[in-house]
Amino acid sequence: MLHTEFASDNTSGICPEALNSIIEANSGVMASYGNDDWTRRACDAIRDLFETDADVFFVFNGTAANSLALASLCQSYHSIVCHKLSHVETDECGGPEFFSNGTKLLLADGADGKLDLADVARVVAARTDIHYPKPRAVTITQSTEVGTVYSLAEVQALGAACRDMDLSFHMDGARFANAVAHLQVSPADLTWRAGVDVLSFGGTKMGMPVGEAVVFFNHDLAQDFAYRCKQAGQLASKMRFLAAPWVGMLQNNAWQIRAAHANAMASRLGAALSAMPGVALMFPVQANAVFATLPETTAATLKARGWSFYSFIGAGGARFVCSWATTAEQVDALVADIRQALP
Ligand SMILES: Cc1ncc(COP(=O)(O)O)c(C=O)c1O
Ligand SMILES: C[C@H](O)[C@H](N)C(=O)O
Repeated sequence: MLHTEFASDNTSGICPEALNSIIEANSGVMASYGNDDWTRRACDAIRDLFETDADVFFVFNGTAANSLALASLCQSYHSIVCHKLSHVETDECGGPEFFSNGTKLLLADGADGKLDLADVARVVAARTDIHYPKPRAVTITQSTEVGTVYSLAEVQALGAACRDMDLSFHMDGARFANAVAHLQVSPADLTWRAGVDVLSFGGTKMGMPVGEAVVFFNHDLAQDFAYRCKQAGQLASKMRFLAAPWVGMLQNNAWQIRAAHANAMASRLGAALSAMPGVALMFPVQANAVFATLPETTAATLKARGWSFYSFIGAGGARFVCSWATTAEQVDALVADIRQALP
């Protein structure tokens, strides 16, 4: 059956390395609520990956990871600066505001879905009076909602600015694996060494069935986070099955092999689309997503033929997302159908 699914990396199955670990963890009885050996191993694997003694917590999805991480940075009278296209603003149904008891998201801009340093400073300085929620944190998405990647220097500059403005720095890393695969830099350099205080480390999109890790590089901010997870219904009783895939994905560098493949499929698709008349790439293809403007009739024809892709993300256009499971043949079949559907 033709694979027509390019809506999201969330539609892929479980990659073998994650599944094999779950099967291996499924033996006998084990302590619950994270007191098992698999959770310990997964936390240690993440600490080894980031080369630092981070506090690690596992939650069920990215909205919880982002909302609870941001809530741990702010009081209800604070505000958080984010990009106007950020997931926390557009696709978390008010989760960050809810779980922080009212922290306000302040929208800033920047090209290619990336926060512009000057615009962050503008937003932070715009209001300093008592009547306005005090800026307390900045959040960026790496890789971004539009398939771009902050360079190491850009993250470092934002980290330095946060330090200078006494702001905490959060990274929505739902697709952090894809950003590392693109940049080929160390996870430590791209996070805590650049000033990131807490990372929502995406597992679901990299090939796990479910699960994200919240990685605190700033121990003070992790205080009582376990209670925040429990109260939000994010403490898994059978934690070993949330943790085991991390062991499988982080060993033998599977997380990067799989992410690099997804990125390569997106690059393959982007290269083909950029050569098509009437089709234009909206953003550089740097991770595993391609955003393109298509002739209206083309998009409708593709949907009618069963192709699945979103048109509501970011700045519009058609979003095609490749995952660890996407094959070159599937990309080429999509390209052929797009070409055939052009006016
Ligand atoms: C940039 C980004 N952040 C976070 C998430 C997490 O969302 P969810 O709650 O659907 O796992 C997603 C989508 O899955 C996303 O695309
Ligand atoms: C948009 C949706 O929430 C999901 N984060 C995705 O990228 O497919």
